[in-house]
Amino acid sequence: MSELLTGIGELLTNDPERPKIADAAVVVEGETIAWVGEASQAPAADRRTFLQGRAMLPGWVDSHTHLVFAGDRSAEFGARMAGESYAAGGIGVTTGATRAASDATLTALVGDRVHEAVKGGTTYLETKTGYGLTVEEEARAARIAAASVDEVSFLGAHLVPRGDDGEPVDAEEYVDLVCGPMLEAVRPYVSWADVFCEEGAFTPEQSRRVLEACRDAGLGLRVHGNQLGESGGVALAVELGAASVDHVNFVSDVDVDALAGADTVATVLPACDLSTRAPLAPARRLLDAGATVAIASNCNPGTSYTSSMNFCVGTAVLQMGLTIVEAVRAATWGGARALRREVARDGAPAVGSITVGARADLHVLDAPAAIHLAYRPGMPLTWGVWRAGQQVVAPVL
Ligand SMILES: N=CN[C@@H](CCC(=O)O)C(=O)O
Ligand SMILES: [Zn+2]
Repeated sequence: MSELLTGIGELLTNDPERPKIADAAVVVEGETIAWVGEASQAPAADRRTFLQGRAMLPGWVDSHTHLVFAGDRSAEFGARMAGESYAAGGIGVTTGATRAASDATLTALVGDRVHEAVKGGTTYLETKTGYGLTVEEEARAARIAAASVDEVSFLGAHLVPRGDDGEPVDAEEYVDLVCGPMLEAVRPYVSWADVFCEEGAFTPEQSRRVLEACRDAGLGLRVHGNQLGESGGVALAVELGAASVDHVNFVSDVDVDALAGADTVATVLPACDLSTRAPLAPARRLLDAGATVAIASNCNPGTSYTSSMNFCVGTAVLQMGLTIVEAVRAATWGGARALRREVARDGAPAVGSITVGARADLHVLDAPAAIHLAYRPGMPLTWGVWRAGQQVVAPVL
């Protein structure tokens, strides 16, 4: 069964040969894209959908979220808006609430969050463990995540947890646990390892231990780095060949040069920067230096309680100095690159671009051009979403 989507006012493809096409059409055959070009040249198909001049982009690839959690931290957010600063310790509050939730509750919460993301145009999604922090709880989070999202990262090294006496347990002993029994317990469910390399969380040496053990177990690497200061996370990520280093708010010229010369993607998290009143990550500087930049939502209860990639992309244009084409590319192809999914892998088609052979993940806006994401911030512009060739969001008429 093939479907011709035509009447596309503006098509953003991420194809370097043809990044933008006016008056375009796309043919979907099964779960992949079979043809892309000008509407006047389009071949016939079994079905024809006329999009009345609306813009089409690849579905968002959200490469950084923390969806497996229970509880509420709005009071902490309110205190921050009144002048408090963000600290890693808040993770412990969510850990308590998450441990207390049943499997059914957590599964339903994750399902609702995935549904919300898809309604906002997200078609490929990563999420992390990291609010369990015991062998059993991390394994449970990984199992629940694996049933609901495309890629799961093991973030046992999110925070050194507190013991029964209310004090943080010994950090080195906790790292031993993460590298040993915890890694073994989550291994069936995860393909990535992540670590929070930051003051108040894990030192570069502890982070290195975790990342090396996970790499030896066959996991790809990602790092939360340079969020609260120059933590050494960027240098470590580049040295170990991590696929992505995320946050990157506080980077030196040396960090920027290292990212420019590396395969490690710099993932910026604009909604998190606003919610923590942090200096915005220097996405413009990173792009100008030649680094690959991704944009992700970092949806989590502490620093960024939104999965709206429309909002993140609009903010990247309004506040970070990216053009709309750069921002859309970072939130689609960039996210895919951060997950090493911008090319076909293990027989599965590439994601993050509208090119022949890629997975048919399509996001249609109720607007004639993608720039409306920044021009009309906060408006519900997602009109239709196709995931692997199936329409999963349709307009309410
Ligand atoms: N920075 C570390 N982890 C999350 C926040 C987690 C939390 O505060 O609950 C982040 O990516 O921002
Ligand atoms: Zn995060």
